[in-house]
Amino acid sequence: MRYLTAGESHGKQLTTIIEGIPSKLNLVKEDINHSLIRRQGGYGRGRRMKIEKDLVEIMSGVRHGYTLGSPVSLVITNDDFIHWTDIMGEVPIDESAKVRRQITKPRPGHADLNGALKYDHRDMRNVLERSSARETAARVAAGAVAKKILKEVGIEIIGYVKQIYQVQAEDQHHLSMQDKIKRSNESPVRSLDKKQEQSMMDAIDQAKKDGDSIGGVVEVYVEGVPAGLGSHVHFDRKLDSRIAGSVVSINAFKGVEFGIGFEAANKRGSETHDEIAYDNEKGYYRLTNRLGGFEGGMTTGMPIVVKGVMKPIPTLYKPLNSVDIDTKEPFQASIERSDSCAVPAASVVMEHIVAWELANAILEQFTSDTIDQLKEEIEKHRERIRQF
Ligand SMILES: Cc1cc2nc3c(=O)[nH]c(=O)nc-3n(C[C@H](O)[C@H](O)[C@H](O)COP(=O)(O)O)c2cc1C
Ligand SMILES: C=C(O[C@@H]1CC(C(=O)O)=C[C@@H](OP(=O)(O)O)[C@H]1O)C(=O)O
Repeated sequence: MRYLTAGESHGKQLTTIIEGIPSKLNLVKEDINHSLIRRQGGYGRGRRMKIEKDLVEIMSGVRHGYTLGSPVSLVITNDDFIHWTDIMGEVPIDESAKVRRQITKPRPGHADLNGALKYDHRDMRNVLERSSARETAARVAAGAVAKKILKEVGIEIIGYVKQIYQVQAEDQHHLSMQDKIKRSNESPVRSLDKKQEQSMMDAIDQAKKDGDSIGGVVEVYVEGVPAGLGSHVHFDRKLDSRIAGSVVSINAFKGVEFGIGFEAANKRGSETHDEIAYDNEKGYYRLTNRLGGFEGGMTTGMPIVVKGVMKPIPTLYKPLNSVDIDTKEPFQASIERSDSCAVPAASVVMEHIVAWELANAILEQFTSDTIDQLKEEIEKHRERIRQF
């Protein structure tokens, strides 16, 4: 399976084209809209999210509620575009108007300057419109389709917030999957730890009041994954590395951890590795899950636990020093609107990005022209490893 996205933040629409989905997967737009609505929410977002009402239109590849096996194309309209038709329209405008509207002041921490240098854009709007995390709506749409495939084969996935700025949530791995999903969806900051919810919101309020921004840590938890997805035989087939690359591709994500992650540096082998046990009913299993469900680039059959760290949003109300690319004079960047913290929203993005990588690995590994074929193959695989 593969997908492409297209679209600018204030352009007409976002487009996602997915190729390689098995036929006969039940898919209706409500499945995708549910994910899009979740991504839009979360405490700390700016005014833009009040303008947009992300709803998808399925443009091809689905008939009477089922996929055909042909490419599925999805469209999300940008409601804000009507306010930006002259700035973002495709028709040429006169040179003086163009120059007047040029953005020449790069924001530290955003793609503005590097993109301008690389693509030779004197108007940095040509960079920031595409580098905006608006694009993550298109990726969540693809991930929502991936989640449907995972569900068909008994895999459930949820993303939630582990930390906002210096406020850390306690581990809630003991909760059932259904409770994790429920709590994450009910919480304004998408945290499973109710005790820390208010402190997280306070941290966001304080950052906003100070004209500043904050980041945090997101965790994605996956249950029902069979052992043996991915491969040890070649570097680019290691599933943990594919997930890691994909997580860091999310705007503002700067690091990834599986299980205890960086904490392993402080531990001995005996405190790190997950001892192996066997049970007639469930087959091989681990006494702990410190490594977060991966060994040798393959799933162990234990839940996947992966974290991503998001840096603070780069656009600040409090000015940062930068240089105007026309005048070469220093200036202090200041803006009209931005999110102060997008970690809760990003937890939904990361969930869908991990879902995509897992579904993709499954479709690569098992015969899957139709969804029934895939289900049969996975069941055979589960049975084989149970009896191994
Ligand atoms: C859901 C989400 C919302 C974001 N909102 C903003 C925002 O309002 N303002 C901003 O400057 N950056 C925002 N970002 C982060 C920037 O898009 C990101 O920092 C930028 O593209 C540069 O890429 P890099 O940080 O990965 O290097 C957001 C990121 C995510 C995931
Ligand atoms: C539009 C979304 O997020 C945007 C991501 C973003 C950025 O620079 O990444 C900047 C802001 O956009 P604007 O230019 O309208 O102020 C956010 O609102 C979205 O998530 O749908």
